[in-house]
Amino acid sequence: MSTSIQPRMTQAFRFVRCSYADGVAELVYAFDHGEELVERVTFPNAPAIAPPYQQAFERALKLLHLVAGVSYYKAGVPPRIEVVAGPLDDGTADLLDALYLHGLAEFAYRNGLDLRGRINFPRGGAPVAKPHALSLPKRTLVPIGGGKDSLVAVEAIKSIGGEATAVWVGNSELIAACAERTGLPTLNIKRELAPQLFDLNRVGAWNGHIPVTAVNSAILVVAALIYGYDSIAFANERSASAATLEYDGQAVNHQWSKGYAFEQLLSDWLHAHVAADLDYCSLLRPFSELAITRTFSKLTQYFDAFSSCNRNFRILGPKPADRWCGQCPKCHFVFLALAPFLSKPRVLQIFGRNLLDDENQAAGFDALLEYQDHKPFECVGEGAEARAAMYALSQRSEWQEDTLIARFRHEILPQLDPAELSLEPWLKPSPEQRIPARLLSALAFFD
Ligand SMILES: CC(=O)N[C@H]1[C@@H](OP(=O)(O)OP(=O)(O)OC[C@H]2O[C@@H](n3ccc(=O)[nH]c3=O)[C@H](O)[C@@H]2O)O[C@H](CO)[C@@H](O)[C@@H]1O[C@H](C)C(=O)N[C@@H](C)C(=O)N[C@@H](CCC(=O)O)C(=O)O
Ligand SMILES: Nc1ncnc2c1ncn2[C@@H]1O[C@H](COP(=O)(O)OP(=O)(O)OP(=O)(O)O)[C@@H](O)[C@H]1O
Repeated sequence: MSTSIQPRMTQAFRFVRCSYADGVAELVYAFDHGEELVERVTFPNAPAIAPPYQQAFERALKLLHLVAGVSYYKAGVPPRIEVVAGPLDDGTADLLDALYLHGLAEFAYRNGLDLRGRINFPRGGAPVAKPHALSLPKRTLVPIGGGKDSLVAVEAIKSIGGEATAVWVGNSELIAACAERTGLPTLNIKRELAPQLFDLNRVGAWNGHIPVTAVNSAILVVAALIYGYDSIAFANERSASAATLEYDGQAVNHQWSKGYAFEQLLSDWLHAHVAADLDYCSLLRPFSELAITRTFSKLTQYFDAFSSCNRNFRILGPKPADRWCGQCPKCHFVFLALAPFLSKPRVLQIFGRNLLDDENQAAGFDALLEYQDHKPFECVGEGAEARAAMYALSQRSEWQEDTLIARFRHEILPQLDPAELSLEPWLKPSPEQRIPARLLSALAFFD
C-alpha cells in the first residue's frame, strides 16, 4: 500500500470517528480531507457490553480514539486539531492538551519543534454528568511488558490473594511467555496501526517517540469495561516521573505517560467521566528502580523468560537474537541495577555477557550516570541511582577489576560526593501513590 499524503504540508489533523462492534474498535483519523487512517484494536472473545456499562464504555472508547491519535498527529503536527464529533468538555481537552504536549516533548525536542501553543484540542463542549459507581467486579487487570517491573507487580498482587488477569497489547511472544509464567489468567489484546503510517514514515513524515503507555492505558480502560474489572494496576516506578532533560524552560521526559502527573490526570478523568469505581494506578509508584530490582532479584522463576530490552518489542525493526541486545540503555541500566542484589555469576547468566567488562560500552554507562552526557531517552532510572549502583559494585571485590568499574573508581568516583552514593535511601518507599484501598496491602511485598 502507498499513500499520497504529505503530512508535513497539511493544515488540520482530524479525529474522524470511532466505532466498536464484535470486539473490534476502529479508530479513524485523517489529515485535512485526505485518505482515512484506521487503527484497529481487537478484544478477544469480547462479551456484549452490559447495558449499565454502555455510557461508560462509549466515553472510554472516545478517550481511546483521542489518545491513540497521537501516533498519527505526530506525523504532521499541523496547526489545527479537529474533532468531527464536536468540541470536548474542558476536563477532556485539558487531559489531551497535557498528554500531547508533554508526551510528545521528546519527539519535539529531537525534531527541533516547539509544540507549545500549537496543541489546542477543541473545547467548550457540555460538561459531562459525574458518573456513579458501576459495581464493577473486584478484580485487577495487570499489564505485562515483558520486563521486571510488571512481574514484580504481579507477584505483589498474588501475595495478597488478589484476583487478577495478566494482560498485554500487541503480538510479542516474549510478553506472552512472561504472562504464562505468572500463572494468572491471560488476556492478549491486538493492536493494528494504520498501515499508511509506515509509508508516511518512509516518505519523510515527522517521527519519534510517542507516549505509548497512555495508549496502552486507554486500551485497558476499554478492556476493563468490556470484561468487567474495577482496577488497572500498571508497574510504573517513581523514577519515571523524573525528566530526562530540561530544554528551553520545558521538562522533556521520555517516560512522561509512565509518570505520576499522567497517572493522576487519567485517574481523575476516569472518576469524573467513566465510573466512580474504576481505579487506574501504578502499584510501583512509591518505589525507585533500585527498590524494584532488589525485589525482582528474588523472583528467580522469571530469570530465563523476562527481558527489559525494548528492541524486542519493535513492530518492524530487527529484534535481538537472545532477549538482550546488550547495547542499548535498557540493557545497560537493568544490568547495573540488578547487579548489586545478585551474585555475579547470576547476573552474567541472565545477560549472557559482562557489560561492565567491555570498554566499548563506556559511553552507554556514562550517560546513565549523567557523566559528560544527559540521561538516555529510554526507560531508565535516575542518574543518582545509577551512580549509587555503580558505587556499590565498585566496593565489591568480584566486580572491582572489571574495565568499567575500574574506570569508575579511578576517573569518575573522585569527582562525586560520597555522601550521595549510598544505596539505602533508594530502597525506601516515598508516600506519593494512588493505589486503591483494596490493593494497598500489596505494598508489604516490598518490605
Ligand atoms: C519498540 C520501540 O522502542 N519502538 C520505538 C522505535 O520504533 P522503531 O521505528 O524502531 O520500530 P517500531 O516499534 O517497529 O515502530 C515502527 C514505527 O511505528 C510508529 N509507531 C509505533 C508504535 C506506536 O505505538 N506508535 C507509532 O507511531 C513509529 O512511527 C515507529 O517508527 O522508535 C520510535 C520512534 O522514536 C518509537 O515511537 C517506538 O516506540 C514505540 C511506540 C514503543 O512501543 N516504545 C516503547 C518500548 C517505549 O518507548 N516505552 C516507553 C514508555 C514511555 C511512555 O511514556 O509511555 C519506555 O519504556 O520508556
Ligand atoms: N505491550 C504492552 N501491553 C500492556 N502493557 C504494557 C506493554 N508494554 C509495557 N506495558 C506496561 O507499561 C508499563 C511500563 O512498561 P515498562 O517497560 O517500564 O515495564 P516492564 O516491561 O514491566 O519492566 P522493565 O522496566 O524491566 O522494562 C508496565 O506496567 C508494563 O506492564
